Amino acid sequence: MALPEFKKVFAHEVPVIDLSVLKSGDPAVYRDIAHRIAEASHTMGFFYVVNHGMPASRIDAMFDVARRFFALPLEEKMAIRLALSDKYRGYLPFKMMGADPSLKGNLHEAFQIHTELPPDHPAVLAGKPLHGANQWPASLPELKVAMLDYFRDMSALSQTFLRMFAVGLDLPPDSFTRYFQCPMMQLRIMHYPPQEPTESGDHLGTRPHTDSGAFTFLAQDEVGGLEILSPAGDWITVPPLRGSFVMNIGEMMKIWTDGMYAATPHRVINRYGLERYSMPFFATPDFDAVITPLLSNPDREKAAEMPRFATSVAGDRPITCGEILTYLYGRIWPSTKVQRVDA
Ligand SMILES: O=C(O)CCC(=O)C(=O)O
Ligand SMILES: [Fe+2]
Repeated sequence: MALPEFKKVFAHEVPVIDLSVLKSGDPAVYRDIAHRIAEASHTMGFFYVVNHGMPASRIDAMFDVARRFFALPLEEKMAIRLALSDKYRGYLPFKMMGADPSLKGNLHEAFQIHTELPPDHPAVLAGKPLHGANQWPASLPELKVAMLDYFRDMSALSQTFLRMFAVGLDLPPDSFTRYFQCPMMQLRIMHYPPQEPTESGDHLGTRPHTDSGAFTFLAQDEVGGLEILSPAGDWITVPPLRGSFVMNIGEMMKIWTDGMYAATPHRVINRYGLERYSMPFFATPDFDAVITPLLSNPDREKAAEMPRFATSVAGDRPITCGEILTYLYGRIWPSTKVQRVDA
């Protein structure tokens, strides 16, 4: 019995996009960066971004408050658990399952928020699924302040990237931003205890999956544990690079680009003997956005060869973001209706 095989790589084997050059304001430089992002999104579906404008000290401060949250007594975390919310917001305990019995429980605990909407927001008044307020821990008010600030700034950075993703495909710059008017953005903080090499590998920190939204910005601490399925078919590490975001393409961007951008499978195995913390921000469009190809990929068959996971979306008919999310969230996460802990 052993954990699954993997291949250790150096940080530079995953493309690094440095945004500091955008300060010049030169349109040619902007187009060049957009095309490099497009290239990385096409070949790997994963890349690091550095000098993105979010100071490393702010990311460190987020990890600090995240550690304090996970160190709270279990009863306090359970008082705001996902199973009390019909909007998939709150605390997710270890190995907690949704409705899909074929999945294995993950060896992480998490806390997650979506866009915070007041009770008098039109979408909330209309009873629109997944729209509303977040749950917050009573004894750690700093968490709410820090996460909402970070959420706002990451939403702004997402707009910058939406435009670059469009320009990189030679599409009009607002081709994606128009789907992000009241978007279903999500921010999670996650905690992964270390795993022994002799474990069976039945349960992993995060089981193999693809992300469902448009794209993800991941901040990871210095421990490591993220692994991605390389184009050559190896599970390779994505080592921590302080102050960077690891960015990856999700299912919705894959559909928009007709598979031109790769929604690359990834997983987390904390093989490193220390507690690991990470913080993904999922840039996800409006609930009613129809997700359908905006261009035609000449290499569509190749894109279809990637292995499929519970999170894969067929993309063979027009489907809304809300349909994708409600179907997926119901299978992977507990709700007021379904609560189950894996053995
Ligand atoms: O914790 C990580 O590094 C990645 C988490 C992840 O892939 C996810 O939540 O979708
Ligand atoms: Fe992911």
